[in-house]
Amino acid sequence: MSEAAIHPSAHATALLASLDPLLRQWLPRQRWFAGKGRPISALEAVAATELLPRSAPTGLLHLLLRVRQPMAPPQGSGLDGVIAERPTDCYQLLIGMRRTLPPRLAPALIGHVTEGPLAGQTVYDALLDPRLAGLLLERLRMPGRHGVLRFERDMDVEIPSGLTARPLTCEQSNSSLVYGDTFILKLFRRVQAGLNPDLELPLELARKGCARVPAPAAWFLADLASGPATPEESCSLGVLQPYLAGADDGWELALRMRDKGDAFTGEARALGRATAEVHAALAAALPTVTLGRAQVELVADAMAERLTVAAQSVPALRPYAPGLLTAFEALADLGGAGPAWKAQRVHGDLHLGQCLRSPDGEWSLIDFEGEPARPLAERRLPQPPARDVAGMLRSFDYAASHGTWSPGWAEECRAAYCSGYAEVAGRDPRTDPVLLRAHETDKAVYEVLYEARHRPDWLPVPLAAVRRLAGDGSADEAH
Ligand SMILES: Nc1ncnc2c1ncn2[C@@H]1O[C@H](COP(=O)(O)OP(=O)(O)O)[C@@H](O)[C@H]1O
Ligand SMILES: O=P(O)(O)O[C@H]1O[C@H](CO)[C@@H](O[C@H]2O[C@H](CO)[C@@H](O)[C@H](O)[C@H]2O)[C@H](O)[C@H]1O
Repeated sequence: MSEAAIHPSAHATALLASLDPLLRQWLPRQRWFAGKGRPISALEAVAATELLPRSAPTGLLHLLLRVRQPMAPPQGSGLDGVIAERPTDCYQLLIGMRRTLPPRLAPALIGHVTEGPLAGQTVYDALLDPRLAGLLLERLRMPGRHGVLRFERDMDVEIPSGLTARPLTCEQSNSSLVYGDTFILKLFRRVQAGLNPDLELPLELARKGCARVPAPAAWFLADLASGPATPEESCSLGVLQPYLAGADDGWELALRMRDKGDAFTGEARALGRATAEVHAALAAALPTVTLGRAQVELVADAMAERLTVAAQSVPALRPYAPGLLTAFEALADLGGAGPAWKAQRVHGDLHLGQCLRSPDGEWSLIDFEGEPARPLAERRLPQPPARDVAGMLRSFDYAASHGTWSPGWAEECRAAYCSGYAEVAGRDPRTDPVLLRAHETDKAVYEVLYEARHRPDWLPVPLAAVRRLAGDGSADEAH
């Protein structure tokens, strides 16, 4: 979010000052807070919108706030004792306000405000209050503006009023509310200026008639520039989509079938077909580019750079870095144009958990946000479709690593997935092994970093793949 263009009102600044000490305690405890483990040096208001006034018995405050956190310099950088500041993150918060909190809302408590304009209010996480979650749905049903917030919807989709809201309790990077098993509203937590691909791509796919992705029914954004906002200056905040009730998550389903000894190859093939259908629709909806030698080299350089950064953070990766680098060098050496070098918009973080199988057996893809840690502009660049294919291949490897390591299971699923993909795309991803290996390597490196940060117990899974991809034959025994 460009800081220069944003001038928070005095009102927003005063409201945040009132909440500041409470939010400093509460934010680091939230699953979606990216800056865990580092102190907060400052909270700054970006915008504050009272969707329900605090004078009402129950108020609802929409808050966008910037979090400043110091960052220790990398070990061995020679900068010991120098405290740099990590790039600031901007978060979306929905805060309920009441004089007293009923016991049923106790788990939502943020705290009691003692000073400033909100003094005397008890503030809490509004998403856990069905009344306030319901109000948000009402707001989405009515297009229009409210302060900096802009609500939009597809008027051809009926959104009934009064649907009962419940928060989704699964592990997720954002926060979602399910309304009456009919719609799901995803509220982006860490927000950046520009169109979020998780809104942009489902809208484009719906425009192309692609039924593999739930079509946005309503969405809302913040216009933070002082003048008329261009799409690049607006900030996507949330998207309401049909809820696929009773759908199976691909990860859970794969593990279940594997544990029962049932083949997953039929599903893997269907997933390959679904991925290729989505790729075809994205290529038809949005610009594609043919990558020349220089651009392929840039792609390979970026992969090598990500490897360097990951190896700095995760020492266990370092011995394999030279072997992994050969995958990126081979990519750069290939250069040249050909069908494999078409770049287009892709999912960006495709894995089994992003695939839902409806009770009728059809697969849908969700969560087009891309890898959350990357800048939005980078996530919206055209990329080789091999990126998504590699993501799914890695996911079969993850599922095969769960419990007893079954390399044969992963191999069968990988082959079935690629065959399914080829049935629709007309080209088997395995026809381009250098491209695929580079993307699988890049993904495995990302996963090493992801697991080291979020789930250290899972680190051996991508590390085993790293050993294999780096050409260390002992990898399979290491599982
Ligand atoms: N349209 C949908 N229908 C049913 N369940 C959904 C739908 N969209 C998301 N979900 C569920 O919500 C979970 C979180 O959604 P996701 O978009 O992956 O959020 P996040 O990016 O915050 O991790 C998914 O794993 C899935 O179980
Ligand atoms: O679903 P998110 O957008 O939050 O994606 C992140 O978390 C995923 C884990 O939940 C992570 O996926 C990795 O673990 C999966 C098994 O849990 C596995 O199927 C994937 O292949 C593996 O990459 C994803 O990388 C991360 O961005």
